[in-house]
Amino acid sequence: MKAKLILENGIEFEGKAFGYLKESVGEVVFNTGMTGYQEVLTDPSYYGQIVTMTYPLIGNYGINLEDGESDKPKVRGFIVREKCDEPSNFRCEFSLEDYMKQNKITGLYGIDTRALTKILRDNGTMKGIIALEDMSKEEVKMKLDRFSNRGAVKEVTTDKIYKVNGSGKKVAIMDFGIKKNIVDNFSKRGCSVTVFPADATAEDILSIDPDLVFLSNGPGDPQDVKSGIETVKNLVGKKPIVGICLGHQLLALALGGDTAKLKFGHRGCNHPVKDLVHDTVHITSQNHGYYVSRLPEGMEISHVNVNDGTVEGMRHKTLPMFSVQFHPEACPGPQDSNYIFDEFMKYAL
Ligand SMILES: NC(=O)CC[C@H](N)C(=O)O
Repeated sequence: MKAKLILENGIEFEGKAFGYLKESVGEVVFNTGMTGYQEVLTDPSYYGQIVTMTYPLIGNYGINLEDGESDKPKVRGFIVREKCDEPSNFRCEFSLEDYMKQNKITGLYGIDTRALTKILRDNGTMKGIIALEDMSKEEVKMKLDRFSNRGAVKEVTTDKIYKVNGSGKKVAIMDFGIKKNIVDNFSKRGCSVTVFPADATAEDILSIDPDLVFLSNGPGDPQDVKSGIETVKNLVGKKPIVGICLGHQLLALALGGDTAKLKFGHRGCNHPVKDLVHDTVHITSQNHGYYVSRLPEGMEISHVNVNDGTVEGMRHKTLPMFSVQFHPEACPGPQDSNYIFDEFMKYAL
């Protein structure tokens, strides 16, 4: 079935629909990973986004039952150059297309994803529609104007508190759209983990007397997550706080720093980051559209992006607080930066 992607700036790409056949509106972003499409589809930080993969053939090893980063795919749409209908892998349970159909994810294939990526890179991230039928310019504008990703965190956070028992340090996680592998990394280190919904208050969190508070990744603009920022403010100085990605941005905002939007974001598995504390460089997995544009007072830069010089990590000079913008759980991606979880554990009481 014919379908097209219509971008906010009027450019159109005609290809074919796959997966679930329904019109879809979202923010169009590109990911440069060669593998890891299952983790991309299920990463809650992509909620509200139509993801286009720069690697030209996607789906080769299918989808399995273990590698999802959450219970189901969270992307708004998925665009590939070529989809593989005959996946081959001993862990494969479904083809990419069947999985997308079952989970109602709209796909578009057969377009020049490199040309699309160049447009996003030159003009910046923009909204778009995967359309299954022709529509007027006015209709496109109306649909794009109506789209907003404001309440994204509410859509992906847990609705109730849950625990993953362990015999070690007590970690309170604020779930803004957490990836399963982050919880697993704390569990692997023996932690007793309690996961709280995004709107938990500081009192809720302090009631379990945690040794460490962790602020998770999540979708959307950090400045929209008002209650999260408020809770973090009320935890500062009371408990050690660490965070990843959205969690890092929220920590910066809670302490009086600022965030801004990157032109086209960092999404992929090969982003070089320099650790200024250990004087090492790591290849990291990343997925973010915003960054910390002004460091809060008292914080110093611990990590920096080698490609564009943006802040990739910060730590407080006197208080136990440390956070990173990249993804040390590395799913998908290289495991160079997994040591960050050991660094986090050093902050636990
Ligand atoms: N992975 C994340 O936590 C992303 C954080 C935020 N939504 C951003 O795009 O910058």
